[in-house]
Amino acid sequence: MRADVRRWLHDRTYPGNRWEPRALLRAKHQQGTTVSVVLPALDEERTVGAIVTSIRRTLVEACPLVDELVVMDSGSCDRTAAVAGDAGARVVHVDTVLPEHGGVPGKGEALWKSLHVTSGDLLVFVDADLVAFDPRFVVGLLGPLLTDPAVGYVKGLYDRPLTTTEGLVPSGGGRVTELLARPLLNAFWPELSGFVQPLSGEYAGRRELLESVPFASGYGVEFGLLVDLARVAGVSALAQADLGTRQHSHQSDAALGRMAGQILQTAMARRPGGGAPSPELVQFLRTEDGVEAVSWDVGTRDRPPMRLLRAERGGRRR
Ligand SMILES: O=c1ccn([C@@H]2O[C@H](COP(=O)(O)OP(=O)(O)O[C@H]3O[C@H](CO)[C@@H](O)[C@H](O)[C@H]3O)[C@@H](O)[C@H]2O)c(=O)[nH]1
Ligand SMILES: O=C(O)[C@H](O)COP(=O)(O)O
Repeated sequence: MRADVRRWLHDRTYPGNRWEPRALLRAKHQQGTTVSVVLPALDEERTVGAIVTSIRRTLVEACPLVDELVVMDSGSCDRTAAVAGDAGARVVHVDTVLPEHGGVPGKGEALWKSLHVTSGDLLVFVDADLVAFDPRFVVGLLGPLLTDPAVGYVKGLYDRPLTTTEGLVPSGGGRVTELLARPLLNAFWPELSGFVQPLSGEYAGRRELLESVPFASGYGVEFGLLVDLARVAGVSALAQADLGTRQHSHQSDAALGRMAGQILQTAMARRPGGGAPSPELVQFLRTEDGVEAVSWDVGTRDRPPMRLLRAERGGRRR
C-alpha cells in the first residue's frame, strides 16, 4: 500500500466511541461553534421518525450538542414530512428552497439546498433510511471536527450487513461501493483509497469547506464531495470515524445500477487528466481492533491480437 495512504489511515481513522457527548459539548461551547444535523429523505416514513426522535432526545434535549435538526423532504409521496415534523424536526421541502434556481431531482440537490436553509458552523448529514439508528453516529462524526482544527470533513465507516430473504449476511452490503466506487477511487484517486466507506451517507463537515465545492446531483454527491474536498482542502483535512455497524433499507439491483451510473458520471467529470489508472486496489476486513487494509494488484495487460503474433512468427503455430 502507498506510504501516504498508510500514514493517513493511521492518523485520520478514529474510533467513533472515543468521544463523550458532554466533553464535545464543552469543546463546542468553548469554540462558540454551532451544529446542524440534516436528514435527506424521500419516502422514508417508516424510519425517519425514530431517527429524529433519537437525535432530539439525546443530542438536542439531554445534551445539546445539536442546535438544529432539519429533514430535507426531497419530494416524498408518503407521510415522511408529517412523521418527521411530529418527531421534532424542522421539515423543509426542496421545492421551497431557491425556487428561482429550479430543481434537479435526487439526493445531492437536497443536501445542496440544505446549506442554504441551515446555519450551523458544522453540518452532519445522516440518511433517513437507517434501521436501529444510534445517536452515537452523530457524536462520532463530530468528535474529530470539535477536537482538531486541522480536520474539515469526516466520513462514517462501518460494517454493512445485507438483509436477504435468507437472513442477514454480515458484510454483504455496500454493493455499489465494492463493485464500482472503490475500484474507481483506487484507480484514479489512489490517495483516497484509505476511505473504508467512500459512499457512506453519514458524514460531517465545516460549513466554509462544504460551501466551497459544487454538489453533484443525485447519488453522485458523496463521490463528488470526497474528490472535490480532497482537492480543495488536502487529504489530511479529511478523516473517517468508525461507527460500528449500519443497517439500512436496500434498493433493488436495477436501482443500484442507476445509482452506479450517476456515480460513474460524477467521477468521469472529475477524472484527473492523462495517466494510467493505478493497478492497486485496497479492500478492508473487520478485525477485533478496527479494520485491516488488504492490498491487491488488479492491473491488467493486453495481449496482442493472435493474428499479429502469428504474422511475426512467420505463420508458425508452434
Ligand atoms: O432523491 C432522493 C433519493 C434519496 N434521498 C435520501 O437519501 C438517503 C440515501 O438514499 P438511499 O436510496 O437510501 O441510498 P443508499 O442505497 O443507502 O446509497 C448509499 O450510496 C449513496 C451514493 O453515494 C449515498 O447517497 C447513500 O447515502 C448511501 O447510503 C435516504 O435518506 C433517502 O431517502 C433523497 O433525499 N432524495
Ligand atoms: O453503498 C452502496 O454500495 C449502496 O448503498 C448499496 O448498499 P447495499 O448493498 O447495502 O444495499
